[in-house]
Amino acid sequence: MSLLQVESLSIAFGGVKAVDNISFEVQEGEVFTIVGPNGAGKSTIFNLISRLYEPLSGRITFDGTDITRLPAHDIAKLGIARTFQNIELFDHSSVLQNLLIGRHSQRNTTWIQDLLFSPKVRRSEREHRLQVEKIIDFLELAPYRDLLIAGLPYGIRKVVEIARALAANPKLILLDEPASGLSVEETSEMAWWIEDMQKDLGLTILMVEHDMSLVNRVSDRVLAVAEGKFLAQGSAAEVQANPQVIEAYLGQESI
Ligand SMILES: Nc1ncnc2c1ncn2[C@@H]1O[C@H](COP(=O)(O)OP(=O)(O)OP(=O)(O)O)[C@@H](O)[C@H]1O
Repeated sequence: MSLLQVESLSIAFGGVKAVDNISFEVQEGEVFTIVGPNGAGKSTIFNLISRLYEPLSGRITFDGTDITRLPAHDIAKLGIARTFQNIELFDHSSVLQNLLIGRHSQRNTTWIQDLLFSPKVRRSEREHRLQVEKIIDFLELAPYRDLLIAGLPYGIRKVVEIARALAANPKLILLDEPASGLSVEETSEMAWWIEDMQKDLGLTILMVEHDMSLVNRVSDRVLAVAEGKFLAQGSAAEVQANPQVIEAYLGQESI
């Protein structure tokens, strides 16, 4: 069953079509990866799905709901969470605090209940803590839970960003270049986390990635785009063998 449907999506910046009539579907439980040369429109597709950008035309449907015009905060409530290419965490807060902030979309108490610290608030605080501790265990972040983000190695911060996204209890997680800036060993560990999220948590994963070792290892299906347009779709091997994909990458780093 398809969890996310993107139909004929387009957006332009100053006359340049960054995303031009792109359609694809992400099936429940799969790892679906978007690849393409620099400036192909990959992050823009993510920004359209997470409603940071307004599409020129097209439709996005998530879990049966048309989300094309929904505000960004409703997207999180519906079950879509994301990470960013340039990690977006609160540097001067601890790992634990960042994850608790990440649970914000799950809050169901009113400000007056919060102010009075009512039994409902106490119960929900306990529940938030419990869920966050589970995520810390799942991603093996216990040694870092009380440390400030600013002092953590880059590779750990990338994992914390995933943990923050998981704290929102998503059905679909969007990973924007999870391997960027990571060493070969850290990239291999990232592949483990992605596989665990898919298999142990049953999550559906939509990923943008340049590192083909990671793409080949974890992707069920791959979509290639260039200059905002559809190039090819299929298994990682099929897409990499596609002549149009090879041509689009000529002059850039090899695919
Ligand atoms: N907010 C914006 N304003 C103007 N142009 C933008 C904006 N966001 C993206 N673009 C342009 O849209 C095009 C697609 O950019 P995008 O960042 O989506 O590409 P990408 O495939 O993610 O590239 P990379 O792999 O380098 O991250 C580029 O030409 C970019 O300059």
